[in-house]
Amino acid sequence: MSLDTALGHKLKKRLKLSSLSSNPSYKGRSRSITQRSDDDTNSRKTSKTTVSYLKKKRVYPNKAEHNHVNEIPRTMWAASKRNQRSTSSFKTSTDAATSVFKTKSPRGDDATRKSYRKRDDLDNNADVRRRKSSDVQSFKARKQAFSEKRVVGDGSDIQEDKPRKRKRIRLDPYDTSNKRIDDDVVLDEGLRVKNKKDAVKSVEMSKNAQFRAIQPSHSILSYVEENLLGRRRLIELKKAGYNTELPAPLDNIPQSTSTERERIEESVFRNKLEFFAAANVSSSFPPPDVPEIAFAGRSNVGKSSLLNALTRQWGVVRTSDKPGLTQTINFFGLGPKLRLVDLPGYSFAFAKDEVKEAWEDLVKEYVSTRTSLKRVCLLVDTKWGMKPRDQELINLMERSNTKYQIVLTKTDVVFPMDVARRAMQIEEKLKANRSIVQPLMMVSSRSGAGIGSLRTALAKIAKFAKF
Ligand SMILES: Nc1nc2c(ncn2[C@@H]2O[C@H](COP(=O)(O)OP(=O)(O)OP(=O)(O)O)[C@@H](O)[C@H]2O)c(=O)[nH]1
Ligand SMILES: [Mg+2]
Repeated sequence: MSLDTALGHKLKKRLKLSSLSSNPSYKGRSRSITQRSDDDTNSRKTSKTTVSYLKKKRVYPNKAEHNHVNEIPRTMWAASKRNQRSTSSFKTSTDAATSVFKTKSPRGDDATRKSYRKRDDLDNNADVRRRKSSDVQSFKARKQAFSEKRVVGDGSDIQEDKPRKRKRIRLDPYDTSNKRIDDDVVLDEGLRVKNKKDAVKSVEMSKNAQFRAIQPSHSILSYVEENLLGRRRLIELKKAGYNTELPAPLDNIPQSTSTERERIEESVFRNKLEFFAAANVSSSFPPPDVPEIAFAGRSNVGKSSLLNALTRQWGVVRTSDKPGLTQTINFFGLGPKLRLVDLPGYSFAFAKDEVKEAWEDLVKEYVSTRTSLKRVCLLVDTKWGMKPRDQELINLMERSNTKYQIVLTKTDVVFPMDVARRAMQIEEKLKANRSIVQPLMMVSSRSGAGIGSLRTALAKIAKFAKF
């Protein structure tokens, strides 16, 4: 047999088989086989299905006990289930449509699937909207029915919709144990407190506004600018020729690299600053035989720092950012002709109230009775201005004819305009005072601004003091 004929024979065989499987008559033949096998229960030459069926029959020999489903051959039962499932999946029209879209997409690519999904989403949204509108309509209808019921309905309906009667609680105005009355009182107090707070806030606000409205005089403004007072940028100081590497650079001559105190213009301040005595009671004050300049002010205002800055001897007087470091009256000798006195600060100090009161009493006693005291430098923080305690001390000094001079400190913290405003504000406030020494001084121990001017003003005391 040639190769062609063998191949042709094989092909023919395959075609015959396929035609047999697709031929309904062939199917019928197979069915007839199974039927025959059903009928012929004793035959051993039956198909596999028939065998299993026979086995089942043996388990349940009594036909009356037989379940109806068990009588159906397994293959047929499975097929029927499959049919059921397939029909149930086409229950709704939308499902059917989607399935059609899925199976019969004209292009079958991603884009089409996406567009179909979009269409589905739109449909869903429309459904939601329809449902919502129907909900709204039903709510409106219910509302209308309810109102009609109340107006037109019979008596029973009206009774049903009547608002419940509120229980009236009689309040006894004289019974203070009544909780509701107590509540009212608390509420009123709370309101009052809130109003008070608001009022205080508005006063604070107006104070701030008042400060902003101050128009400093031309002389003060020019003094602030000439002495580079106020917050300045380093580049500005460098451009002006100051060496910003030095401590308190503005207290140096421009272009200078020297930190020597020998360069200080006032000879008295070139002397070495030496600790002389400390006193926490008036009995331990040193004898009043040398003119004294005292530095007073609130805690943390910068008294001790100013002493160091004036003498350019950093670290002789201890300073701290914690208020209340200086707790005694400290006397420092500056040559034979002058003493600088560092007073403990008042107000904001981390100390017990009774201790603070003792310091204040000591300061007051020193300021009002010390015969050798030639000047009190009352230091005021430029940012915060004068406080009631400062005013108290001023009043005391006025009463005891003690000469005092206001010194604004930490000017480097605020803008130049605010330095000028604060100076103007305090000058205006103390214009009528008799013991005050003009002019008001403005300094910064950090930048060194205004220190030279204060030195000049204080050096005159040592020069002209009569003893
Ligand atoms: N920015 C700035 N800070 C300053 C200036 N002077 C002092 N300080 C700082 O302020 C803080 C308090 O300074 P002190 O000199 O200890 O103040 P005091 O008034 O002696 O304080 P008490 O001894 O507590 O009364 C320190 O941290 C200083 O560095 C200043 O001119 N500018
Ligand atoms: Mg101090």
